Amino acid sequence: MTATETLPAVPVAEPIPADLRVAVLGVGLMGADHVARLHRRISGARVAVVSDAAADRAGQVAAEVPGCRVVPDPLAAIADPEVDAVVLASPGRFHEEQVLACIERGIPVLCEKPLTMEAGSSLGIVRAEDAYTARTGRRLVQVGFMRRFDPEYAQLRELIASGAIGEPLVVHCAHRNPAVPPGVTTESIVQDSVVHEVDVARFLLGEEIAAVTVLRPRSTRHAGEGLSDPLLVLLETTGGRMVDVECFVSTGLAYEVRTEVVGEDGSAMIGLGQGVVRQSAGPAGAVRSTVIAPGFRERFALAYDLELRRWVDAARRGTVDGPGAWDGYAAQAVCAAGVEALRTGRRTEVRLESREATQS
Ligand SMILES: NC(=O)c1ccc[n+]([C@@H]2O[C@H](COP(=O)([O-])OP(=O)(O)OC[C@H]3O[C@@H](n4cnc5c(N)ncnc54)[C@H](O)[C@@H]3O)[C@@H](O)[C@H]2O)c1
Ligand SMILES: O[C@H]1[C@H](O)[C@@H](O)[C@H](O)[C@@H](O)[C@H]1O
Repeated sequence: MTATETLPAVPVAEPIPADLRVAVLGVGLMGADHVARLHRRISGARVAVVSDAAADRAGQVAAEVPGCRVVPDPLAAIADPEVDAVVLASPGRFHEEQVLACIERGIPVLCEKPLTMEAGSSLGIVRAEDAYTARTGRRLVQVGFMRRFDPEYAQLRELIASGAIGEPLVVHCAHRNPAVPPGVTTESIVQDSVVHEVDVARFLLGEEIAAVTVLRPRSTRHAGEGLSDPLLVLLETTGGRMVDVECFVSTGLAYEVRTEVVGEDGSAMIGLGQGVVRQSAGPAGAVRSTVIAPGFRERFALAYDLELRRWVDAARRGTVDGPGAWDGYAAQAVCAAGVEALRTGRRTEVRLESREATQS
């Protein structure tokens, strides 16, 4: 089992559709952005259907895209014969049923994170997709871990792989949001926000996470009632490397996502708006200031574009070219341990099935 599985290219069994007809389910903040991207910036696909629990919202978004229909029932949208592929940006609690319906119909799905709300249901998706793959040779599920498509993260991974900073030992992460919507809980900070660092750690280091510890520093006065914010999360990998994450979701400032990898022979950092910054001796006392993005839509705009473009291209070839169901499951298993660690205050081991066992 590897943390970043390379999915096999599979032969194209059916003709490639001239334009992939996409249904976008859930057209709130992320879904509406995905519709706009597919409509304006991504070739080879068109938004044929949108579906949302809020009918007026679906109507407004569909009105922006010529030829786009509203299908109010999300499962009917997935079953629609004029839909070739699905983007899921509905709330996480609906992902399990909707992803399983896509697998059942044998159509590609890009599912926003989290894959599902619990590790067990994510594992169910891994198994359902494996069964489909055993019959057809095709993969269907991609999970919206868009940071993997961000040029800075991609370069950082290449730098590590090149050996330029030696064996990576420790990773320091900061994940700061200016604010979060009402209803966010301390557990959901782990499941909804820290989940990105969990995937980044697996992506950069190529190892699974073995154990999680969560500490609660003094909370900001801006935190909502009962919310522990910030959190400090320590992830230990199977190879003995450690990743610390400061996750602070109500800073009141801007969107800051930084990752620094410390290796045996040097260190490198991203998230400063300057590409990959390697440590070097510079002029003493030099102070450089950078502008930080107001939110994730701005910081990761290019990553979302590349994510969708690669998904469309791969779906038209009958394959998946990005984080898959296993990555979604592995991240959920770590978050489940994180939520337990939060509750008990103790270091908690991650319970992860072996990849080989799930395939047998
Ligand atoms: N990758 C990222 O950086 C990123 C950023 C934000 C959100 N997300 C993820 O995207 C998803 C959506 O988040 P959002 O911020 O856009 O939320 P949102 O609340 O803005 O939008 C969700 C939409 O789904 C609709 N909806 C409710 N029930 C539905 C159902 N059963 N089927 C279809 N639609 C339904 C709601 O009416 C709403 O319009 C979540 O999974 C979230 O974690 C990812
Ligand atoms: O749902 C959002 C989204 O995933 C963002 O990328 C992340 O920065 C936020 O913390 C989270 O709440």
